[in-house]
Amino acid sequence: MTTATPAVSPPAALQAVAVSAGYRRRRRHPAVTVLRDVHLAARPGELITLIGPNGAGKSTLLRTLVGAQPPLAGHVLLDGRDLGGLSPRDRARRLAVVLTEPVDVGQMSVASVVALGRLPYRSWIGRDTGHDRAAVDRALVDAGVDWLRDRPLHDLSDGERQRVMVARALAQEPAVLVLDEPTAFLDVARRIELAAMLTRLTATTGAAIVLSTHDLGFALRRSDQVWLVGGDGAVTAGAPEDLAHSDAIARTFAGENMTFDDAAATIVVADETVPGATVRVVGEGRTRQWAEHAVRRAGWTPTEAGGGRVLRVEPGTPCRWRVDGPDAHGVGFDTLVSHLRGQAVPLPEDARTG
Ligand SMILES: Nc1ncnc2c1ncn2[C@@H]1O[C@H](COP(=O)(O)OP(=O)(O)OP(=O)(O)O)[C@@H](O)[C@H]1O
Repeated sequence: MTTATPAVSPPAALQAVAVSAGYRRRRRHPAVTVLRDVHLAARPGELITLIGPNGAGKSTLLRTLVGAQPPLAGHVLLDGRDLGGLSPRDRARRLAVVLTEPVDVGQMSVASVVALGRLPYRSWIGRDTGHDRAAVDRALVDAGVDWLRDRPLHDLSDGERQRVMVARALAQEPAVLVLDEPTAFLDVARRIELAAMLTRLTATTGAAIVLSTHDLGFALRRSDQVWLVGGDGAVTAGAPEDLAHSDAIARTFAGENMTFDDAAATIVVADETVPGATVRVVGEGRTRQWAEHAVRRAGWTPTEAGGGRVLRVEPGTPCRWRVDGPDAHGVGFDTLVSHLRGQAVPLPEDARTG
């Protein structure tokens, strides 16, 4: 038997040590402790996603990790130093934050907004140096917005603006980049692009990137670590596969009538199935996959077992299908679903194909 040798981990760039997070007592309001005894470590080059149901405490944790609110107990360490003891300037040289709220920068150009990321390095009368200009140029390229550099920020789409705010954060040359729900408001393609960009950045900049998201698929496919905020005050950290395999994610998210679909790496609504309505699907590749999808939508269960009904599907758009005994056939998954639901007699093929 071979045993894996544990890799030596680099020191954490950002660390939570026995942190309790929440809201301090205000007049006549009791203190609210949202998270207790949280231990986390973000290492250089890691992409970490923070996931959890609404109200579980993701924003509370993010705000505590970036020093926007002090921990109720414990310590947040940035490069091993207590965050609370760092000056705002020292903090901004190591830690950059991208929030979802739109920023009002008037008519400023993209390049000028990104150059704001250099402020922690300048004296108040200081001019920008060659290094400042190089850092801004690199950030524009790394975030994929160099081509937008002369455009006013307020002219851009949400997705473009989001990338510019990432570029501004990168211009800070941070060891840790924290993003609050960067995929909110982005369409599927822009979300995938942003995910790819952030993954690339962990390699090119060596920064630890921590982001909160409601996009479970993104978290499970892209993260080196997931920080799962469970809603019970605990935060569980682990590789996405470990958290999925141990059912921690299913326990946290799956509600009534929902299950965690391992293959799709997401929560799905469990189909209401008709007891005993099973069918063996015979076909190839995508045609078979979508036929099984249609079968489930109709309330039937695809099965590998022989001896029962058999659904044969042939590739083509729309696809031809045939169900053995009692014999029925048709073209297109709509007629298949109608047939299986027993709500309509499938149309003869000739009538549909003309
Ligand atoms: N300023 C506050 N004072 C007291 N309690 C608060 C305050 N802000 C948030 N909370 C409470 O803390 C808990 C966690 O809220 P938080 O916003 O961190 O959750 P979240 O996981 O980010 O939620 P969502 O996914 O909906 O954004 C909630 O019960 C919320 O009501």
